[in-house]
Amino acid sequence: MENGAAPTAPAVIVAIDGPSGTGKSSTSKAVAAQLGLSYLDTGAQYRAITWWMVTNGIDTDDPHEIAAAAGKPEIVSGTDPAAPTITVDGTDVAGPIRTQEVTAKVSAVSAVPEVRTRITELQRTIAAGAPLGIVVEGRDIGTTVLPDADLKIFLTASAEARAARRSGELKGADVNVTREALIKRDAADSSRKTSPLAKAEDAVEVDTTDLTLEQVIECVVTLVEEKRAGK
Ligand SMILES: Nc1ncnc2c1ncn2[C@@H]1O[C@H](COP(=O)(O)OP(=O)(O)O)[C@@H](O)[C@H]1O
Ligand SMILES: Nc1ccn([C@@H]2O[C@H](COP(=O)(O)OP(=O)(O)O)[C@@H](O)[C@H]2O)c(=O)n1
Repeated sequence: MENGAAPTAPAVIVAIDGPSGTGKSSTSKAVAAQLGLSYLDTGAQYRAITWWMVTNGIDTDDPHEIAAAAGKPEIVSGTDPAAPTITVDGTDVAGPIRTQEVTAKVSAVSAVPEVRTRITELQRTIAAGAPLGIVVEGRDIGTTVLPDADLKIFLTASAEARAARRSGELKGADVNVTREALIKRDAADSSRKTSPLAKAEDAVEVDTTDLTLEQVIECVVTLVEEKRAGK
């Protein structure tokens, strides 16, 4: 190095996909924080556009109406893993995007090709602009959004474990109702035509059913470090 500065590692792109409750958000945030990378929650972006549709009286059972409105909201994601943010037209929607109503409607909205094209473009721009690299979590990151990612992880867990984790978060929620809602959403996300929830051929699958969150984080950090070391 001419000026004696330490060489910087090239930006690393990590894609983490999987169904609901497998630990994508918790793992991705922690891995990004530990490795000094940016973090992007793509589910929050689909929830944000769904929130906008609901708030603006768009019929979420009508794909044509959704498609016609898909370009209207401006969605901005903050990518600091210690404090991720999401705004729509300047309004902080971190809370409202987690309501049961948005959760029930997000699969229908995110299945519309015009919605996916718009959000995918946004995701690629954010990933390309992350100075040291980024951990991006979702459903189609390894298959469609960032097919050239340096590392692809596909998280799984039993429906029982996932429902127990989710109902632990939603205070007072019946675990059986949560389990059924989760299975229904997975089925819709996996069966849609455009960019369904799927494991990329070259993704490493990690079953988190019997692992603690700390074990999953350690596993992914090790895989990133091995990639960086060229192993
Ligand atoms: N391996 C694990 N063991 C136990 N609980 C976990 C594990 N991974 C995540 N959790 C918990 O499960 C819940 C859902 O995790 P989250 O990261 O939001 O999943 P996803 O983003 O895949 O929907 C959170 O409360 C989280 O703390
Ligand atoms: N890359 C992505 C991420 C999320 N989504 C959609 O957005 C929804 C919400 O994603 P999420 O990650 O917030 O869901 P949770 O697993 O956190 O409940 C999913 O059920 C999908 O319908 C998608 O289609 N593609």
